[in-house]
Amino acid sequence: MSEGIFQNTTVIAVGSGKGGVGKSTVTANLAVALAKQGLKVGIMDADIYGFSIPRLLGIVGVKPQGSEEGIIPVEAHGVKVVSMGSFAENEDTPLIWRGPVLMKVLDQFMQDIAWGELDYLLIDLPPGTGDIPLTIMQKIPHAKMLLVTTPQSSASHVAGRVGHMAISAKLEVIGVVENMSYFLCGNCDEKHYIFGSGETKALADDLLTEVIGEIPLETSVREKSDEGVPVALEDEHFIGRIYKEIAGNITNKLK
Ligand SMILES: Nc1ncnc2c1ncn2[C@@H]1O[C@H](COP(=O)(O)OP(=O)(O)OP(=O)(O)O)[C@@H](O)[C@H]1O
Repeated sequence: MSEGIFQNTTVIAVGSGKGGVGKSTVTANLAVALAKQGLKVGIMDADIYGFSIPRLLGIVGVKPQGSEEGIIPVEAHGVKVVSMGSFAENEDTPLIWRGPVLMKVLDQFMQDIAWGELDYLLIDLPPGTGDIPLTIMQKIPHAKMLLVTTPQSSASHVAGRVGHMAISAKLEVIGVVENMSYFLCGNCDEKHYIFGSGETKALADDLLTEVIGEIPLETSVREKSDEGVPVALEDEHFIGRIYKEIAGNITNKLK
């Protein structure tokens, strides 16, 4: 493992219990928001079977180049990215690999990449408590854990298992981001908590951490993601401001 880079880098593993709660969207937007603060930021997309970071950052089909120092990450919106998606033949071809091959790929992501100097490395974990999150927690014990959940108890309870797994591995859980928190109605300007409320706070309390941000359910988040242009790039967009605040909360907390 290239020890140097991990020693001088704040590593944040972004995890969730269930798929589809917006973990990759939060990872991509948070990385962009941190890079906008002038920080050197990388994303390791460890969701090896279910990678989506290349699409979210508009780099589908962009192949990383080799160098004497190792593979050079693809750069997107000021963020260095390594994803299985950049090596796959085709975005839609499924990767049918068993555990040992998966672990080899993960090792290569940690050893053979010329990350250069990084202030923050965000790791987009696959959902749940499988082999990959466990291996990363064991191999990068100074990593911090950031959980993403939606407000439903079905999501927060499973996220709780990932949080407890991190705690068992002695990782600090720096916070919980509640995604799709509420819907802002254009007609009445009121917040509608369509998926309920209170569960994320209970989850954070249980993990002795805090709710570090609440991101509404908002069409433009999905649209911008599909275009490969994260909404966090836009300071004037209200979601961009929320991500700026979350990035600020995190950097303050980890000073
Ligand atoms: N706040 C939001 N408002 C509207 N749509 C959102 C929001 N957050 C995420 N989405 C959309 O929800 C879908 C799932 O998001 P995403 O792929 O980030 O989830 P995930 O938790 O990483 O899933 P998986 O782990 O299964 O890959 C995407 O289409 C994304 O654009």
